Amino acid sequence: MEAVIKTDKLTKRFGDFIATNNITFEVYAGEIFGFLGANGAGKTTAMRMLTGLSTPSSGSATVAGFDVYRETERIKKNIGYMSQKFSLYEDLTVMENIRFFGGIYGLSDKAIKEKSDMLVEQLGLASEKKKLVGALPLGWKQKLSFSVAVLHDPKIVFLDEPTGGVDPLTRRQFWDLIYAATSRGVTVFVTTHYMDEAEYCNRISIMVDGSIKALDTPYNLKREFGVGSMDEVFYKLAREARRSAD
Ligand SMILES: Nc1ncnc2c1ncn2[C@@H]1O[C@H](COP(=O)(O)OP(=O)(O)OP(=O)(O)O)[C@@H](O)[C@H]1O
Repeated sequence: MEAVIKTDKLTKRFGDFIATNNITFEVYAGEIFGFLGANGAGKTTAMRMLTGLSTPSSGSATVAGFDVYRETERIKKNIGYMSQKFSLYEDLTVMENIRFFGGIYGLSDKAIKEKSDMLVEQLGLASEKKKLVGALPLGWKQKLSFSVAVLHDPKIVFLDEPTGGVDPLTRRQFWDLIYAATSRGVTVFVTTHYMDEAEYCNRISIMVDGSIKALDTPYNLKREFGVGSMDEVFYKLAREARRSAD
C-alpha cells in the first residue's frame, strides 16, 4: 500500500515540554485515518507539523512525498486543511468565499465557476449562496469549510475536530461529504472526540500525553482491548493520561 504520510520519531518540544513525543506511523492513500487523543494529547501540534505550519524539533516526516522541514510550500499545495478555527471569512458571502479560496489555490476562473455552482448544489446551499457566511448555522459553516478545503482536489485533507458542537444528524451529513471525498481518491486525516465517528475511520491512532499508544482498525482495537466499543478502548487508554483536560 502506498503511504502518503510517513513519520519517524516526529517530536515537538516547547522549551522543556514535549508536546508530541517520537510519533511513528504511516497513512495509506485513500484511507480515512482517525487521529484520537484527549484534550492536550498533542494532536493539533502533530497536525501543524504535518501541514507545514510548524517545524519539528526532531524526527522526520513526509507528506504527499514532501519533507516537512524543507518542502513546506509544496506540502501546502498538495493538501487541504480545516483547522478548529475555520478560515472562512464571515463577512463575505458563501459564493465570495468559494471564489476567494479558489483564487488562492490557483484555480482558473472557469474552474472556480464550475466548482462553486456544483458545490452549492451538492451542499443544498443554492438558496443561501448570497448570504454572509457569518449568518450561517455552525453545521453549514463546517460543511462549507470542508468543501473549500478540498476545492483544489488535494491528495490529503487534514481535519481538526471538524464537527465539534453540532448534533449527530449534522455530523452524519458531514461524514457523507468525507466519504464522497474519499471516493474521489482524497486521503483523510481527521481528529475527533466523538467515538461514533472513530468507528467510521479505516484505522485509528490513539495518543496519550504526546505518544501514540495504539494504532489499528476499530475492529482490531476493540478485540485487542477486549471491549465492545471504541468508547471503552478510548477510556481504557485515556484514563492513564497525566495531562489534565484544562
Ligand atoms: N506554542 C505552544 N507553546 C507551549 N505549549 C504548547 C504550545 N502549543 C501547544 N502546547 C501544549 O502542548 C500540549 C498539546 O497541545 P495540542 O493543542 O497539540 O493538544 P490537542 O491534542 O490538539 O488538544 P485539543 O484536543 O484540546 O485540541 C498542550 O499541553 C499544550 O498546552
